[in-house]
Amino acid sequence: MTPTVRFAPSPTGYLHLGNARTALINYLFARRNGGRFILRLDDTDRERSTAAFADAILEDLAWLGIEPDAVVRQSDRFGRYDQVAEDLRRSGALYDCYETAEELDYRRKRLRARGLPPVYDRAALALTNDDRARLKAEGRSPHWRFLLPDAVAGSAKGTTGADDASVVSWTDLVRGPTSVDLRSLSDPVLVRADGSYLYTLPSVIDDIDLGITHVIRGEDHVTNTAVQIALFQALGGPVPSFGHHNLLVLADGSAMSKRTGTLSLRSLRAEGYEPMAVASLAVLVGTSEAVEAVASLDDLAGRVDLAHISRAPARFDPSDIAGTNAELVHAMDYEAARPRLDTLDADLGPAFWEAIRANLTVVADAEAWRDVVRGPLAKPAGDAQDAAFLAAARDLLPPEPWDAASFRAWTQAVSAATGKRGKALFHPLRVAMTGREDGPELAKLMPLIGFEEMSARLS
Ligand SMILES: Nc1ncnc2c1ncn2[C@@H]1O[C@H](COP(=O)(O)OP(=O)(O)OP(=O)(O)O)[C@@H](O)[C@H]1O
Repeated sequence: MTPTVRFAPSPTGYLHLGNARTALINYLFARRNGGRFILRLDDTDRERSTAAFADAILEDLAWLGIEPDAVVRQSDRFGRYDQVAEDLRRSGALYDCYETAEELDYRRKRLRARGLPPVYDRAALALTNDDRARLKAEGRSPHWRFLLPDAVAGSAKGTTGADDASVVSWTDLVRGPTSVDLRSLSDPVLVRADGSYLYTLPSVIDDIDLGITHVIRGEDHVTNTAVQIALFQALGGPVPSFGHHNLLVLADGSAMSKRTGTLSLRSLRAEGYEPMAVASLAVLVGTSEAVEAVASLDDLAGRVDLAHISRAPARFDPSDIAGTNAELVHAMDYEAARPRLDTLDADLGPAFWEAIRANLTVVADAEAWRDVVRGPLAKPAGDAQDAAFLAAARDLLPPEPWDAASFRAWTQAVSAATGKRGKALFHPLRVAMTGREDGPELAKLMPLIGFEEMSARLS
């Protein structure tokens, strides 16, 4: 069977770096195993999901270099969910409950006060048809819970004693052997009173229908997985393999959320960061691999083994991104940079790129160096002694054409004429030539600036 994975965000905000981790780990897994990557838009929440966020997700993934093999929208599949829910109702696996949120809350509090886990007591299973008629006459509509397997044999919730059917175990691709005792959980609500679906049922139906072989996602879903395995079994679907990787958190341990917009892929892109810098960090932080800038997704695919992902949260320090990005920019060749320089109107040719790239953090920093090369520069307020020195240097400028050796020949002549050497020689020349204290090699800048501008700046 072709390995098939999916990334399933809700289109309720812009993807953040943590979402990118999950998307990339899935995508790279598919790439490594000759498999398929499906983007599933979990847009069952009609109030919060928007078409604009869905489009933005596709765009942000494309920016990272991820092209899904298929895109599926849950909102197109309600008919299918209704049909499966009906089958589950008929088999008794989905049962109707009429408690209000307040009633449930009260029961949970009472259980906690007695030191018991706040698990739903399945009172609704005892309802008669007369009870149902009365509750409906009161204006209540039912929500629907999935009967977790420990009761399949007829035992009531809360019964003590070992019951293997209630312990769900799987070999997690990241965490190794994992088990969850379903008795510690309430029967999950799959369908709300207004008929809308919670995450669980559509997700499992889609995983079966789309032939998902590996569900790889953040460890926020470990408990869901136990419930979902029970549901896969109730629906007679093949149970996929599961892997839960650690979540990416900020340095202070706080989470990322689409709601807050922290570290959205959009904002990182707007700040000019390279997609591969973002992808490298999103994937490598919190693994046993070295965290460094990796040049391509293929290269990155070779470095992520699910078994090498750490169990501890992956702490991300936003200040790391500038350094990682700079590593990529410094190694970028002119042909790769060219389209970007074009957009910035900063394409002054390969010699310009060679001269400046080691001084850039993001490609867009090239704009500032374009202005330095093109001029005119604001005149720094220099003292009279400097002015005399610079005028002497100007008068010694060799005639063009200039090449990489011209600067050396010129500064040797200036040194011989003025007696200045080292910093006393180069620092005032740099400030006059570029208006800055540091930057690219002057020998490379000089031919780019040209005779006319150089003369003006030294005057
Ligand atoms: N901080 C994180 N690090 C790694 N993966 C994450 C992180 N946050 C979410 N994910 C993963 O991203 C996928 C999409 O999840 P989802 O759309 O619920 O995103 P979310 O940011 O958690 O949601 P929201 O903020 O909208 O509640 C899930 O597989 C989830 O495990």
